[in-house]
Amino acid sequence: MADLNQLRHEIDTINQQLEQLLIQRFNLVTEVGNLKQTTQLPVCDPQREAEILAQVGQADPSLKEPLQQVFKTIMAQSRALERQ
Ligand SMILES: O=C(O)C(=O)C[C@]1(C(=O)O)C=C[C@@H](O)C=C1
Repeated sequence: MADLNQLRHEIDTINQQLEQLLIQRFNLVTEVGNLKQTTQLPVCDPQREAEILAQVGQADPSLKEPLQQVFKTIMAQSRALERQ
């Protein structure tokens, strides 16, 4: 069995990868927000969010619930960024 330090090292590596991906996503969302402001589209698009949530969890259905919670939080933060 891997020891605690080894497991935490792997978690730290994944945290760094997640952070980089989230930065990329938030940057794209900011662009979407600017586009929506110019074209006077509403920030919130419930249909798009439902489509994203329907995809989430397909790779591992046993983790669907926690994955959906994470993505709901990501999209809520994305909406907040778009409104800044
Ligand atoms: O795709 C959009 O229209 C976005 O604004 C991005 C995003 C997202 O985070 O994926 C955020 C807010 C919308 O409600 C839908 C999706």
